[in-house]
Amino acid sequence: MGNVKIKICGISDGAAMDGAIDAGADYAGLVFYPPSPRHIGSNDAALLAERSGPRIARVGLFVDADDAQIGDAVAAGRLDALQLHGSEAPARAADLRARFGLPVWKAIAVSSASDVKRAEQYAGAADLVLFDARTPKGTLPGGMGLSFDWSLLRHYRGSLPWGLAGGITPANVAHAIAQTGAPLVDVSSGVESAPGLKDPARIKAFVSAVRKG
Ligand SMILES: O=C(O)c1ccccc1NCC(=O)[C@H](O)[C@H](O)COP(=O)(O)O
Repeated sequence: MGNVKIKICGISDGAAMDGAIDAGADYAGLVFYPPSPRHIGSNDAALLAERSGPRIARVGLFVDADDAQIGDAVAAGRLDALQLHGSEAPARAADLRARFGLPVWKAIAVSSASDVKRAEQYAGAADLVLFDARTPKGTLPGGMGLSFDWSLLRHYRGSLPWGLAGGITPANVAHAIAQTGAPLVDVSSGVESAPGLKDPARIKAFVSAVRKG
């Protein structure tokens, strides 16, 4: 599983950023969504960009954000990609891709086979779809440590590059990849010691579990 890409989402401090880079993760997710315990503002985004430089790609995460909010984050965090984790339609994904000239990842909330099919609507509009667990109404739309039935992706043959998120941990990631064939995995709560607090040892264990397969 050495070629599976890894994103550590919700990095909000220097120790977590260093942990992701040292472990060999491919992407660092920066959350720009105030209700999240992982939310960062422009100052912290700039510090994290300065600290990480070109050693890891920074993916900015937004939930139905407006252009001004996204523009501030892109500039401060020197973002390499945008992850849309709200109810953004394909036209909005395409518009943001054109406006900022960055790859767009669209999260798809999954609880049934029809949700998986919905990803195709983003062909031509997004660059990657990220299948994540559908969370209960009134809670965060991601980062809840909840998983979905991975067998829904067993025969997945979409036209877009894709990734798997939701309730993945160092202990179950090898099984998740074996069951779905995911070319990219994304983790947040599974490498934390408390909500919003990344644990470098758990990040290392997660990356090792993926690389060893
Ligand atoms: O992480 C958050 O706090 C968050 C808040 C709002 C929308 C999305 C959020 N995270 C998205 C991610 O990419 C997470 O890595 C993904 O949902 C998996 O989270 P977890 O189940 O905790 O590993």
